[in-house]
Amino acid sequence: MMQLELDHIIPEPLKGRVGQQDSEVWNCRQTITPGETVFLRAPSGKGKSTFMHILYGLRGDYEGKAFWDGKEIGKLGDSQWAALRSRELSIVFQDLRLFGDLSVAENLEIKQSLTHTVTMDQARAWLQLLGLEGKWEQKAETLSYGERQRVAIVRCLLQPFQWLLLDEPFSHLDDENAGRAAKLIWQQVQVNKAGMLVVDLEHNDWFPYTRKMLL
Ligand SMILES: Nc1ncnc2c1ncn2[C@@H]1O[C@H](COP(=O)(O)OP(=O)(O)OP(=O)(O)O)[C@@H](O)[C@H]1O
Repeated sequence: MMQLELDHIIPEPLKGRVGQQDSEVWNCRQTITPGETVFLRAPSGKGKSTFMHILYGLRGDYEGKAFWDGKEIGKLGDSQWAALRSRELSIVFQDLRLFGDLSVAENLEIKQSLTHTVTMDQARAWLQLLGLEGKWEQKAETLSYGERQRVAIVRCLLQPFQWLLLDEPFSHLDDENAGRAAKLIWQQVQVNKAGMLVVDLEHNDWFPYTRKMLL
């Protein structure tokens, strides 16, 4: 099971600013154990997305060290990242990163075809559960942001994972839709016996968090 360890990481852009704040992430030692459900409150500009991108291996401009499962994140190679991202780590980016010129179905198929963890029928049923029946063939770029957010949520569930990384996942959803999405996500977190790291601007209680931290 994958443990996350942080050893005094400070992103380059935040250098100088870290230290004046009481962060429980930056420039700290932290161990986040498998299966934890961690909420990270991060006021705008404190490096919420930067943190998610570091954990997902998209940026290496930081001091200190972080480890997935004892392996230093900054030293993992492309094939190790590919394996991690297809089996261990799944993510909803703040900017979602759907393929705008592809349909909803195609966006989901790309993920589904990598691991065949769930069937496309299942993916479609989840999309319907989140109120997007009728959007299957529509190009992602023509959806509202809240609709795209729900597509990105379904997409993150179409692979196995030990950790789910969610960056403001419900920012454009009303409470009813956020509630439905949270229920679906939580079910699949339990199916996968996974942990979650949820970052958001303000506290929320969408999930039964085991720990709340400040970025
Ligand atoms: N590549 C970069 N070059 C320079 N500055 C950067 C870079 N990436 C991030 N920053 C700065 O680091 C800070 C944190 O950025 P980040 O995108 O992580 O913010 P955030 O906490 O996710 O904020 P928001 O909630 O507003 O999206 C910001 O001040 C941003 O301008």
